[in-house]
Amino acid sequence: MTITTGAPLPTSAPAESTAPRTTQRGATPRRFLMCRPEHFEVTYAINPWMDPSKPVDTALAVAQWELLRSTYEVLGHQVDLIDPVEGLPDMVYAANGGVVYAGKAMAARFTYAERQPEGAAYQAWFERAGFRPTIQAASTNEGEGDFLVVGRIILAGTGFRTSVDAHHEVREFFGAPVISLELVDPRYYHLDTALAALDDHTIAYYPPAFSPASNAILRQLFPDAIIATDADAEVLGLNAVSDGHNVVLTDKAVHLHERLRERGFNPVGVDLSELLKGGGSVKCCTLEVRS
Ligand SMILES: CN(C)C(=N)NCCC[C@H](N)C(=O)O
Repeated sequence: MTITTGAPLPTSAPAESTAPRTTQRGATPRRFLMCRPEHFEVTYAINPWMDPSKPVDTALAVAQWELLRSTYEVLGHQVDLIDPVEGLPDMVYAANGGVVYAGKAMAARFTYAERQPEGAAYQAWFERAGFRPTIQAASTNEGEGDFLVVGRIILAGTGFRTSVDAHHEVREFFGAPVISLELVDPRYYHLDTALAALDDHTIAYYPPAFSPASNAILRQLFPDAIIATDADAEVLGLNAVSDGHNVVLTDKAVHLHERLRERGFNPVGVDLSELLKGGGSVKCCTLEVRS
């Protein structure tokens, strides 16, 4: 199923795909935090996707984002909103705001000065929402951009943004096993640009984005993983949000849609072309709040 701006919104959860299935999978309701891109623009470049000389259509970004938000609601998920702050155009990428797991919250500490004030804004939201304890990370930590929960473990990216010290801090704070993975391609600067958590046991990933040692870990932990193609990765197809059955991702990642269907998932395509200009897609706009 593909949902595009201007298309009528579905009034019920998207229909099951008719493609062959290996397993019937179960969706579980989720709670997400999102930030409307009212102040979205590209005025600086802190990743290779950003080009301040290219125009951005903020109204279109808002319309595409609204469709993503309603897609989640139609799928039965709760969406909470954090107020956007003028002058913080990347705040729309809510996944970077922190990690919320087992009722505790760790707000981000951003690498670049342009995004650093976002940490306090997300911390204040976590506190108001009642997560206890809520702290701000002591080490450079870009939230769910680099920390992805897969079942009982947390996969953690490093190499461009989040530090290895932050991996230790997350392990201690949440008391969960953390597996460090090294990213090596600047286009895939956050873990969630190169790897998607699909359910408690299944991931999809793009091997060239990882160091040889990290590839060996991924092969060992997830021998049945879906492997993304260059074309899937280049449209940020792995920047996806799954509820265990429905996988919301860019409509441009056609090969990945096929692989997901074959494995019993229901790919739900959306168009976030304006937000891609900042270097993010579906997952970047979505922080999962785990109580
Ligand atoms: C999964 N997430 C959140 C991301 N991959 N984040 C997109 C961040 C984009 C921003 N311009 C930056 O470069 O920080």
